[in-house]
Amino acid sequence: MIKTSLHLLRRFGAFHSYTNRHLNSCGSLILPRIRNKASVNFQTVRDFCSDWDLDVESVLKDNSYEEFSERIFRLSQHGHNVLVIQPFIKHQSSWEEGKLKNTTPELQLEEAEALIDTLSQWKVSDSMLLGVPSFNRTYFFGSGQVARIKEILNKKKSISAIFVSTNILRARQIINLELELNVPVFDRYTIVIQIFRQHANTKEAKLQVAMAELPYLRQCVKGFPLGLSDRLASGSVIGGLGRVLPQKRKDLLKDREQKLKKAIASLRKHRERLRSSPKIGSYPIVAVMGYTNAGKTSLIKALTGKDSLKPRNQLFATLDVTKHEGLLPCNLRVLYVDTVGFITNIPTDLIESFTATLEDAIHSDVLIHIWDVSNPDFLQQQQHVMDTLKRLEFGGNLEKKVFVVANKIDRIAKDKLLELKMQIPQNNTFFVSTKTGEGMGEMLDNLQKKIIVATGRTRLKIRVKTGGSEEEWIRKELPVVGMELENDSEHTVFSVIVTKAQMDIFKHKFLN
Ligand SMILES: Nc1nc2c(ncn2[C@@H]2O[C@H](COP(=O)(O)OP(=O)(O)OP(=O)(O)O)[C@@H](O)[C@H]2O)c(=O)[nH]1
Ligand SMILES: [Mg+2]
Repeated sequence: MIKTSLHLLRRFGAFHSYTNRHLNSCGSLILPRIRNKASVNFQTVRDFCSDWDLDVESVLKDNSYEEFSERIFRLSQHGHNVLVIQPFIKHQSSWEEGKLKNTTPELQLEEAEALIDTLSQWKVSDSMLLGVPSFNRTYFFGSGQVARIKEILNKKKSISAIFVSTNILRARQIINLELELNVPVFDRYTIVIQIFRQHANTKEAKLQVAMAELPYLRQCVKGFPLGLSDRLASGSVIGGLGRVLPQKRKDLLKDREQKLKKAIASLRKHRERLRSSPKIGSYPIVAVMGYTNAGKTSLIKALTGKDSLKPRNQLFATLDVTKHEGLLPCNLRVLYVDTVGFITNIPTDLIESFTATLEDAIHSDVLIHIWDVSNPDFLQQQQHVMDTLKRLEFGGNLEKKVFVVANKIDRIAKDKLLELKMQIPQNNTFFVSTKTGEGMGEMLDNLQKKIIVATGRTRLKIRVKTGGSEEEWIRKELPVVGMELENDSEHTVFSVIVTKAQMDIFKHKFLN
């Protein structure tokens, strides 16, 4: 047997050069299904849920904090009828030249409405674009615009809140607007926090959302104008800040931050341990990241067939970073990591609070960046995602790791799709619909190639004695792409995908 294996090694020369040549010359890696699949013994790893045993509820439970934060975030169990305002600077070239170059105020307004629609029991009652020459430090809007808003509120008495779709308003601006308009005023930060609170189900998510709240509260405490302190304490401003004194509020936030940081450090350690466990460490890891609602969960569901994954037409439906096992056409098992989505115009602290769980994605072998090409704003969205990923310590490796999936092609006209395909280089972008399945086969072929190369795996053929211990080992340890019984049935040639470490074990066990 040693002789046959050596013969094989000689015949194919260095494993890597054979494999690379083969992969390059091969249009598709999807080979006919192996004959004897049932007997291939895969390592089965089903449960990737963490058994992190920290009592997060007791870390989070703090009545004074709850009372204080609820006043600031104006959490409402009954929802609101909202006037959505998308502000923009009039006559300013920033929409064309600045960081928002690929979008328009109209598209931003649509997204602002989608944020409100995502909150259960909140409804968009009315919406408007509001162009201003510049943003006012005291009221955010100029007096003319405030008068216009008042007019709308007078006409539509059912409006119970205003959402100003800018990333963050100063405490002073919120207080002044609320005193003028007599309804609570929200910015993107506070709306996203409400969504996070509604969607956080697991203790990991709850903890990270709690962390995401702190920078906002801190800026409220800091920016709190002294002259208003008594009126706020007495609750004459909507919500008010309660009766907690400024120094006490600072201490409250400091204490909470310390507790949360400690818990998050424990979460990080736990995730790190899981990542390096032999159970998970042997899998290629494929992170799926992208703008919120782009189809990350849908893609993973399509690739794994996992029924428990529930894609939803909501922003930030997924807050937990979770792993899901999938099988590539070459029978290699991989873990797909579902992640929290990104969104423009929110302070970076918000998404960065999720880094403890996003580290699983940071340590991935391949990063699928999924775009929703049916969204007219997708260029701006994908740019924003790339900018955020760069900030999230993906470092210099990022461009090499990224594999782009342009999703939802079923929602765009054929000629528009052709136009897009001409505009976007297609060597690293694959157009698909996770809904209809169009383009998924070609995408998966290419994803598989990328995973094999990124994880230092190679594909090769091994000829062994039929039914011998080598065959047994191969079936147990390696993804088998195909196998052929030689005419005399004495030998079988296996096509397998291997890492260098696995090949070394094979050589050690059977060749010497
Ligand atoms: N028409 C169409 N709809 C799709 C496609 N892929 C996903 N969707 C829909 O888009 C919505 C969002 O899908 P998800 O998979 O939840 O998106 P996500 O990126 O995980 O979203 P978040 O977790 O909220 O960030 C759902 O209603 C999906 O059914 C597609 O290819 N075509
Ligand atoms: Mg999702």
